[in-house]
Amino acid sequence: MNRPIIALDFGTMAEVQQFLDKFEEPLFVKVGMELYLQNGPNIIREIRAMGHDIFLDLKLHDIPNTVGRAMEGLGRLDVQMTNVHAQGGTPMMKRAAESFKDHNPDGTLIAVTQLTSTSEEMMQSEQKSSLTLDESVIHYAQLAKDAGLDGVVSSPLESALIHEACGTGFLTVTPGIRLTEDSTDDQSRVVTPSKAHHLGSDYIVVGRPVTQADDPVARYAQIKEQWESGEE
Ligand SMILES: O=C(O)c1cc(=O)[nH]c(=O)n1[C@@H]1O[C@H](COP(=O)(O)O)[C@@H](O)[C@H]1O
Repeated sequence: MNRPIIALDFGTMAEVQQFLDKFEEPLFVKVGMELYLQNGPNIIREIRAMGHDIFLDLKLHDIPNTVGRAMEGLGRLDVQMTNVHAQGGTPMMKRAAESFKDHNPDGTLIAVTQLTSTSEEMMQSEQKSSLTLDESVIHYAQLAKDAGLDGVVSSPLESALIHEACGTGFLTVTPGIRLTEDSTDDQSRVVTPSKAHHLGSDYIVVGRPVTQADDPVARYAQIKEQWESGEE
């Protein structure tokens, strides 16, 4: 079972250091826009030097040439996983995959399908899509697979459908994890760690439930246990 990925949504290295110092084991952490854009690539080197694996989550979405060139830079960083937006299109994803894998052949490149903050109602009214949310996620997952990517980001609610459409080897990396499904924040498609296990997610991504807990180490252990066992 893959370790839960912890989203280090902090603004400074001091906060990251204070958080990571609490843990005795090497973690799989996610560095997103908040941390990377305020601290630059050095943050990656510092976290790698502490022994942690990194998902660099910058969700690139631009014309193919721009994303391809940016991915060359990200490919040179020592990260284990990174991502683009599938909505950037097939030529963009193909260029991203070529550029990233040229420099980091063992790295994992995934594409965001529909953000977990997007509800079906919002997708249909704002994106003017006539598809259901499941259909849209599967559509983008198939495009990402055909473009040569390793997997997608979605809610665990779509993991089984993605595996059915794209094969079990195609990775489902799933945020929107909460200890209870009645949580009311900016996430729309929310699932518990044990339900994500049963829905067949390959990875879960968890931020605030761990980073804002009174005891982050105990909360991480609780989430890891529920994720691995499938029990509440
Ligand atoms: O690509 C992502 O990681 C991502 C995609 C998505 O659809 N939804 C989503 O929440 N994320 C990220 O996953 C993390 C979830 O954090 P929490 O909502 O605090 O658990 C955040 O860092 C988001 O940027």
